[in-house]
Amino acid sequence: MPMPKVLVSDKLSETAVNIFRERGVDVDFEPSLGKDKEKLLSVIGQYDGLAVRSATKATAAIIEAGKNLKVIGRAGIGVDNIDIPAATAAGIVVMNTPYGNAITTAEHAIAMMFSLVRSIPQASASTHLGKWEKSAFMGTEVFGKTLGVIGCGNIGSIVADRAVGLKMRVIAFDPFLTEERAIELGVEKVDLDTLLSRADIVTLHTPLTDQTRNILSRDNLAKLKKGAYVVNCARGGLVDEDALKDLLDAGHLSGAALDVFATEPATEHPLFGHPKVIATPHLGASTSEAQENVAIQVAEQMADYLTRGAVSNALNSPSVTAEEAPRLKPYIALAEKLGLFAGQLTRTGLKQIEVTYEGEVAALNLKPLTASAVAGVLKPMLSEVNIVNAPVIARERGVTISETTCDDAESYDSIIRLKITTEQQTRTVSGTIFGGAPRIVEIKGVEMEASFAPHMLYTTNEDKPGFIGALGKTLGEAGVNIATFNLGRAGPGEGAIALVAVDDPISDEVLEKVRALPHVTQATALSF
Ligand SMILES: NC(=O)c1ccc[n+]([C@@H]2O[C@H](COP(=O)([O-])OP(=O)(O)OC[C@H]3O[C@@H](n4cnc5c(N)ncnc54)[C@H](O)[C@@H]3O)[C@@H](O)[C@H]2O)c1
Ligand SMILES: O=C(O)[C@H](O)COP(=O)(O)O
Repeated sequence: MPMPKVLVSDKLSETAVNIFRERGVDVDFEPSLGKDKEKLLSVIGQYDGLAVRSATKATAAIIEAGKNLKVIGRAGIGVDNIDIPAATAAGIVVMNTPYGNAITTAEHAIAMMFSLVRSIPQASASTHLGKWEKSAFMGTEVFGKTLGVIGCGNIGSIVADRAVGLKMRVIAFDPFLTEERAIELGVEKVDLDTLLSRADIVTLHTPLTDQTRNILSRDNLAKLKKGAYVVNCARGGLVDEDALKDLLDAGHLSGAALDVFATEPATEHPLFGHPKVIATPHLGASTSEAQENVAIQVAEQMADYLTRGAVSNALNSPSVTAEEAPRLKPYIALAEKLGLFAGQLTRTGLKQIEVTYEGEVAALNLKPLTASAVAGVLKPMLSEVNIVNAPVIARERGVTISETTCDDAESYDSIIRLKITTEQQTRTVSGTIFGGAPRIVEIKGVEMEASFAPHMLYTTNEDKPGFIGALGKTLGEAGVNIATFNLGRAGPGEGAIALVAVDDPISDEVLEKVRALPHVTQATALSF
């Protein structure tokens, strides 16, 4: 297998380069390439992986040009610079490093809060000018004040913890914060309006989503207490910047500290130069400790995925550890082949995919196996389906997916059973791993033993004498070489099936001849 190759297109710590190389991944370190859209578009096709921070915009166009891309790694948290639906559709795993810069960013938010309430940047600039304006910078104590935390996840909860240490009252709005966690953090869980009416200082720590965009809208900013402060070290689109300016100018708000802006890089902004605003250029994660953490983590994760199939911290794919990956590999192949078998026979609207895991396989990480089975089922019907996007596509199309386990697999160590329900029928197919390779053990309730081959003919017929000879003769006369011939039947004289591995694809003409044979009820050419 050729060595996978990664492009680092943002300013990551160079430690990442060593880690990629140590783990068997070739790497091009081009920390300013991310800002050059055209150049990135022209080179991205050469790479299996792209490692970014926030400067590179991994747009749908970049993803489309990245024909070999398998993974995009974000050395940091926010992935709003990556088109995840486009990556998912292309089967590209998107991973981030959720904790590596959380402490650093929380510390920045606390630093911004102090800078704001004590006018430290303004006082520093004035002092440097030799003004000694001691009375111009009267500050506010944070002790006993109420900090309103919007979004109490990794960073928000560290900010809350530090603020509790500063003897502030902390209230938090986060629909996903449990009462138990709030108690553990020493914060009071409140709704948004309560937070806005009670907070002396508001600090934002949510991702930018359709729900959080403009969460500090003009109306909500106006609901803040007179004299309140706003700190934003999360994402620019969370605050209505025009409304913020108006409320600062009107004297309703005392100040704002902004590390992030709706448009970045922000080189011009209506709030720049405002006496009540302090600003930093998206520095939240910029400490050597955090940058070392995220660079190491992203390089390890991406290398492990490219060389061992391990998936961690992915936003669009189930996790697989490096230890699990080799154990899962044959079952992922089996699940996909069972799916392909069922998918190639599906003629009417798909309603349900049920996967049952019996025996040893039931103890494995099943999410990637089910995703693989679903991808197999959908592949014959849709062109752009893969293990990453298959569950999403199935859900979008209203197909129900279920997963069942059973400790016992009867005469096998492990069996995966796939049941497909369409508008008109239900079909089952089961398989196992034998000698490391996938094998079919049941079709439509009929036991059989067959390996998968690239080209196969599947027939169902009435169990009557002469059928096998007639089929062999038809294929022989058409010059089709039979590799293996597997038969099964429900019982004497009942429905029978044949699964024939052949050396070349079966043509439509041959298929018609097979369908015309006596007792044949169905014939399909399959490929795996
Ligand atoms: N300034 C920087 O350099 C910098 C550095 C790191 C992270 N960030 C940003 O900080 C933010 C928080 O990161 P994190 O690691 O804490 O993320 P996280 O996912 O751990 O936490 C986000 C929290 O927001 C909550 N949330 C989601 N929707 C919400 C809503 N509608 N209302 C209220 N709460 C909601 C979630 O429940 C979650 O608890 C992200 O936007 C991230 O991109 C910025
Ligand atoms: O989401 C993040 O991790 C931060 O916004 C940091 O962004 P940066 O890596 O571009 O500094």
